Amino acid sequence: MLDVAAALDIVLRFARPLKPEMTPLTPAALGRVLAKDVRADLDSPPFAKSMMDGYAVRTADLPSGAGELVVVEEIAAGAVPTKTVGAGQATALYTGAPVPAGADAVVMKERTEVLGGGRVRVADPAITSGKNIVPRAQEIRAGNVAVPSGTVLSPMALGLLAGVGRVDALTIPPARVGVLATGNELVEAPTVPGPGQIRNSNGPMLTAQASRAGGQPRYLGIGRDDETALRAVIREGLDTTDVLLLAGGVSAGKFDLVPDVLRGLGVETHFHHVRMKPGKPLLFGTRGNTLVFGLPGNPVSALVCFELFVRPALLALAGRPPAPPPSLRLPLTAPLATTNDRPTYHPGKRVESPDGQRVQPLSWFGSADLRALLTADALLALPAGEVKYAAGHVVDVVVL
Ligand SMILES: Nc1nc2c(c(=O)[nH]1)N[C@H]1C(S)=C(S)[C@@H](COP(=O)(O)OP(=O)(O)OC[C@H]3O[C@@H](n4cnc5c(N)ncnc54)[C@H](O)[C@@H]3O)O[C@H]1N2
Ligand code: MOO
Repeated sequence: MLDVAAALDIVLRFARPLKPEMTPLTPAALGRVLAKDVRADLDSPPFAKSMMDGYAVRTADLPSGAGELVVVEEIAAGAVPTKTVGAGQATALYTGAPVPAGADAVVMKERTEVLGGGRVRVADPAITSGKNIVPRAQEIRAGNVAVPSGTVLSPMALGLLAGVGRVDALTIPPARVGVLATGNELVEAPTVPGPGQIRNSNGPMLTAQASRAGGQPRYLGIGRDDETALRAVIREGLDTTDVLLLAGGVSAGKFDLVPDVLRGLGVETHFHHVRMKPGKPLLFGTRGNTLVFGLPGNPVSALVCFELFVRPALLALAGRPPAPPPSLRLPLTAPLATTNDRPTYHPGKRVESPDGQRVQPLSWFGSADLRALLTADALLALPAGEVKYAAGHVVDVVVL
């Protein structure tokens, strides 16, 4: 049976970035990956500009930073200087205003005193050529790459893109994720379950996980354990999504129809079963560019398989570098003793302590016990066999 790392390698081999599309650069674009370099259309700043309210001066006129100058002009931000600053002269100007020709420094207002007759006294021993001036093109030169392909759109990136004149850009769209719960025993939340029935947790949970991982979820309802009905709804999912998530019906039972129905619809299975707990029956296949995950029906198994395999796949489809889920090595807050026949992902909660972050193992009854994960934000990766760790023992932790 495959181990988790080998299985994830296979998934990531098939998770290629989706086709880029032109995207308006609104907050809705946050988190998308830019698919093509964006170059600056102009120098930024487009002119040498003052960083202070004060006076543009020639440092040659101010030995030891002191001297009296004649003010020849006043320039507000948005205005353009018309006069060159000559020997013994200064221009009054404001933050953001273009620095006039001839001047090589700006003295801030607080280091000056206005005299009568259009004169100003300057006293700034620290003045040096270039002081308080942003040179033209200091931030970026016209034609150079302002925001490279592969950048994850952040508020900073959106600001910079606007600064180079862009209102749209080529980005990779979020994956369309179909979610289909399967099982004759399932009823939706508003229904009181009859004998032998249970409510469908996986549908809402997986659509929410898909959304949180940057996907665009579409809930396809509950597929019943009937080949014809299941085939129709799975076919629809395959035709309309980039990633199809099925939950339930993938293990060894007579009514676990998913693997055969998928095969019948032309899905190539790349693996079925992974050496892990929970989540052993996980199935992964593809049809064309669509990735198909047959997740085990137990809610914690479905949740863990999503975090370990589907989330990395969604991120890779969205143009992020292929990578396993984020992990940390953290000391335990309390002793932990279990015995597992497979490598096990045990729910935990990260807590701050005076010595840094630690992880608290949560009390948990197994793959059907979703309640135990209500406060979980970590999965402790435990090896197969007997585990007997003292408090403080450092464990690998997958961040949820
Ligand atoms: N003979 C074997 N039996 C089982 C094996 C095995 O290897 N040999 N594997 C076990 C493991 S491990 C798991 S996990 C489960 C997974 O089974 P399926 O993926 O086929 O899932 P179901 O049988 O349909 O459901 C399992 C369990 O989860 C409940 N469930 C299903 N869907 C939902 C939902 N949407 N919301 C809430 N709960 C759901 C379902 O009622 C079952 O109790 O198989 C073991 N068996
Ligand atoms: O692997 Mo199953 O997912 O133990 O519960």
